[in-house]
This record gives sequence, structure tokens and C-alpha cells, in this order.
Amino acid sequence: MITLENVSKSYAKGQPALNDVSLHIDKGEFVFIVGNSGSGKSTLIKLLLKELEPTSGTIIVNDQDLGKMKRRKVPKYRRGVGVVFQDFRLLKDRNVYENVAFAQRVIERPNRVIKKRVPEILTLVGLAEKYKSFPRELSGGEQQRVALARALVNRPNILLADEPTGNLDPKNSLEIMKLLEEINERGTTVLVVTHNREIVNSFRKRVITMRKGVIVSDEEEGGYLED
Ligand SMILES: Nc1ncnc2c1ncn2[C@@H]1O[C@H](COP(=O)(O)OP(=O)(O)OP(=O)(O)O)[C@@H](O)[C@H]1O
Repeated sequence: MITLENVSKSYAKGQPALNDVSLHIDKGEFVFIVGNSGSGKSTLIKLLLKELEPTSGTIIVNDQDLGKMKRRKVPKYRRGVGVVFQDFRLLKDRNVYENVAFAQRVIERPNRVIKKRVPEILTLVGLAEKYKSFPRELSGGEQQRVALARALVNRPNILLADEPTGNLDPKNSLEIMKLLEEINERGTTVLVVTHNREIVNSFRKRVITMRKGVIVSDEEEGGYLED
């Protein structure tokens, strides 16, 4: 599903952001990526989205070698990978329904499919009744649920979450994490980059710990090791 072979990424002179990283994540896994600031977590996410190219090494996602992918295939590839960020990144001038429908309109999905799928996915994230609300009218937790719905509406088989609870209080953080777990149980491979020690320690999933661009630990049912 996701394989990195000897992947390095250097931005400029000095220490590489990723240094000879090899890693395999199977279909259906739930993985936390943890590590102190600057350890290379966001770089890893950007490489997986093909927003960055590695300096060396091979990255394979869904049986596709990202280094060999034709440029015109990249947008379609990215749509097959759901992604959520700490800052939600919703369209401020569109309501909840339109924020989620937008991802479908871009790929010219017929309106009848949109009308079916958007309410389905909003129900999954517990926001069916707020479909007319605008992002400013929602709590942080609700906004992140809209972002999750948008990430999932095209039915990706991988979901990347970069600090999804970074702007949320403990209660909302837990709810978002439970949703991610449910999404994983429905078959989606989920990667969560996080600094949230309590959550990592309580979920007992695979934990990959990075330090200065290398993987220093990779444990099934692991815990949070860094400061
Ligand atoms: N665009 C860039 N140009 C130059 N250096 C960069 C760039 N992006 C990241 N870096 C450097 O690469 C290293 C890894 O950064 P990265 O953002 O991947 O870390 P991170 O683990 O995601 O950190 P955080 O937890 O703070 O988000 C850091 O030393 C950082 O300064």
C-alpha cells in the first residue's frame, strides 16, 4: 500500500529532513507518526502527496511508483488520497454541504451522485443537521469533521491526517480520533501525524517515531516516546 525505500529529502545545505528512510504500511493499517518538531513528519506527508520529490529513494503508493508517475496523472493520484490538516482549510464562503460537494464537483461527478453521497458522508461524521451552516458558525471540532467528510467523499483508500487535533480541545480531539478509527475500521488505511501524547498512548496502534529525519522506533501497539 505504502512503501518507502531508502528515501532521503534535503531542502538545502545541512542535515536532510529525511535521511534514508525505509518503511512499509499495509492496506488497512492505522499508524501514528510522532516525533519532535523538525523531525521530518510533514516532509513525509508532502512526499506521499507528491507535493515534494525525494532527493533519492523510491516511494510506492497503491502500487504506483511516484517517481515514475506522469505529471498529468498527479491530480488524479492526489484525489485518491484523502488529507486533513490542523487548520481545516475549508472554503469560508461555502456552507458545509458545498464544502463537501466541492471535491465531487471538481471531478464532475453527476449531481445525483453528489446529492446521495454528501448527506451520507455528513451523517458518518455526525453533521447531517448542519449541512447549511458556514464554517464560521461551527466549532473547531465540527470544522474538522467537515474537513474529514471532504477528504472522504471521493472514497480514498488512504487518509493522511497532519496534526488533525492540533487546534482542538481534548474532548473534540478524542471525537475526531474515534472517527478516524471508525474510518479505518471501514477499510481505509489511516496515517496520523500528531504531537498528542494522550491520544497516542490511549489508542495503542502502530507508532512510528521519527527523530532528525530517521525512524528511531516502529512499534505495534506503541506509545509516545518523544519529549
Ligand atoms: N520548505 C523548506 N525549506 C527548507 N527547509 C525545510 C522546509 N520544510 C521543512 N524544512 C526543514 O526540514 C526539517 C523537517 O521539517 P518537517 O516540517 O518535515 O518537520 P516536522 O516533523 O513536520 O515538524 P513539526 O512537528 O514542527 O511540524 C526541519 O529541519 C525543517 O526546518
